[in-house]
Amino acid sequence: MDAVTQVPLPVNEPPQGYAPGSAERARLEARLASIAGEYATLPMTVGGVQRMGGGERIEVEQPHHRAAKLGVFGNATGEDVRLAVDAALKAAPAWRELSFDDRAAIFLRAADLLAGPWRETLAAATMLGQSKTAQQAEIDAPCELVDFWRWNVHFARQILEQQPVSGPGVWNRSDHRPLEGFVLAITPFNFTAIAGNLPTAPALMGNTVVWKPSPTQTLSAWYTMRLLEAAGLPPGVVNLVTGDGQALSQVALTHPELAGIHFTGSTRTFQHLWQTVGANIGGYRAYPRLVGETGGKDFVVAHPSADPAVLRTALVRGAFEYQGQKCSAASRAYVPRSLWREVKDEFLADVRGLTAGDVTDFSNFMGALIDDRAFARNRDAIGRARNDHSLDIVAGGHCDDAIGWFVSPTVVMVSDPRHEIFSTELFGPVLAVHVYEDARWEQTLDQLAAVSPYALTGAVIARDRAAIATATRRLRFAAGNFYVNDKPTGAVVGQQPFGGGRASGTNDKAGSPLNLLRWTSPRSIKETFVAPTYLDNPYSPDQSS
Ligand SMILES: NC(=O)c1ccc[n+]([C@@H]2O[C@H](COP(=O)([O-])OP(=O)(O)OC[C@H]3O[C@@H](n4cnc5c(N)ncnc54)[C@H](O)[C@@H]3O)[C@@H](O)[C@H]2O)c1
Ligand SMILES: N[C@@H](CCC=O)C(=O)O
Repeated sequence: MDAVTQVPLPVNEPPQGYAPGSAERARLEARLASIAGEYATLPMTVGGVQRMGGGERIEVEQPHHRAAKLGVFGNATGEDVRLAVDAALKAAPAWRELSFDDRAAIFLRAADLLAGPWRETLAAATMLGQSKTAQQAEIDAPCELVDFWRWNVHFARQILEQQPVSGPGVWNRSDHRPLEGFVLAITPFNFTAIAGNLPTAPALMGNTVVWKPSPTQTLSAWYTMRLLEAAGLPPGVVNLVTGDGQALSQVALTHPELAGIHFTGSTRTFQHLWQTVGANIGGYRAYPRLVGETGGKDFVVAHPSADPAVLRTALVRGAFEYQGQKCSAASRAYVPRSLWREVKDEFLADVRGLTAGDVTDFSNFMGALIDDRAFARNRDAIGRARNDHSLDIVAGGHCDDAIGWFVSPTVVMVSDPRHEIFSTELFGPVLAVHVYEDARWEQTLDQLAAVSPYALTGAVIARDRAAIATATRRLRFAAGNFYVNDKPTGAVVGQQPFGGGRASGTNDKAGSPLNLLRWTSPRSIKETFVAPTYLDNPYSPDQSS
């Protein structure tokens, strides 16, 4: 079809409330029961064919109920990865020949399926496999993933419409080609939406993909793959490889056809990927595009003029929703002495009142940490804090792995703002608080910007407009997502494009045109209607040199 079409205008998917007695809660509870009662076999998907990874068998557990197993997958071997790369390369010519509208329709259909009949399936898998409460699963998958799919189509269309001007007698065009080769998407455990977006954003732009989700997100990744197939994604466009990534690193990272890496996860893993690509840089057909959104040490800084209730809410929700396992979660706070006196008791009472437990009990505010590694990292940090006489644990500090990987919401008072707790990412429910003298507002801003290598999210809480302006200016490079009088979490696709700088990533803003541009390699086409036929004419004003 030659028509120049308009894509549907995206609207953010509204979250459901799951109030007691609501129809949506009944539907979700039914799906939770059925998924918890199954023991799923979770194969890879290579060229549209499901096959178990050939290596060690790994069980998926419910983090809040370790004894409850949800299914099993196989760690991918080198041979498994080779087959996945071959399948992606084989599918590439037909996929890039398909029109943009045909590709876009598949992802728009996936979005509508997820907003509709698949909603409870992905939400329940995310709750059980990643220990999210119903509210936290709801804003992840369905809502954020639906948003990624709808908004990416809208932004991609805008990119295709960006065309150069043409002088007299000439027609200039931009051909937004996909990259040559395959894109490797390596995704984190904490957001089903991020895991679903990373392979599909390059695919929308015409690329084929090898996708390796986190082992602890395998259940919801497997359902995402089934949903994409139900939406009509052709075999081989996205190839799901299960496991820990060791074989992937050995085979796919050094493959000559590696066209790009779309990564979200820890800074350390991204640096390993980048180093491997750097060491092999002469071995690729083209320079691989490296896009990585990584760790954070996200802050909340309050001015003496701050509204105490706004500060308390930003701290409690920003630090402890999803057990502090959002890359955007507040893990350090700076509060002026005058305000701390006012908010301290109520804030600590709020924190001590937060409930953690099985996420199928809808009254719980939190679930468990994702796995033994996350539990050990946070337990050890709390242990170090307990033995450090310069630190004072004033709430929480309890760790219990008997049933699940539970760490209670913890607040640590720290007098020295240079302490390593202000620069090390723990990725758990541990908030370090520094109380500063009111007169040191500007020094506090400068110090907090310098102490951490990260620059992902941050928030200022203030009523004084000049203070807001000062913080916005002085913290310009301290966060890629900056919030005024709000928590530093909860960016919405299309509204607050997400990503950070410094050690927090390449800041290509997932779910935005900037990100989609990384998956294209534009070709400029110039067509001259009446071409010159002379070799040299000194009086002809020919612009082309
Ligand atoms: N900036 C963002 O947008 C953002 C969003 C979500 C999470 N994060 C970050 O992600 C981290 C938490 O996620 P995680 O624990 O899943 O991160 P991680 O780095 O441990 O794992 C991320 C992915 O990399 C894979 N991986 C690990 N080692 C590998 C290797 N050697 N070769 C190939 N693949 C390998 C993992 O299996 C997983 O799929 C935190 O640091 C958090 O801040 C950042
Ligand atoms: N959209 C989420 C992304 C968090 C990443 O882990 C937020 O802004 O909280």
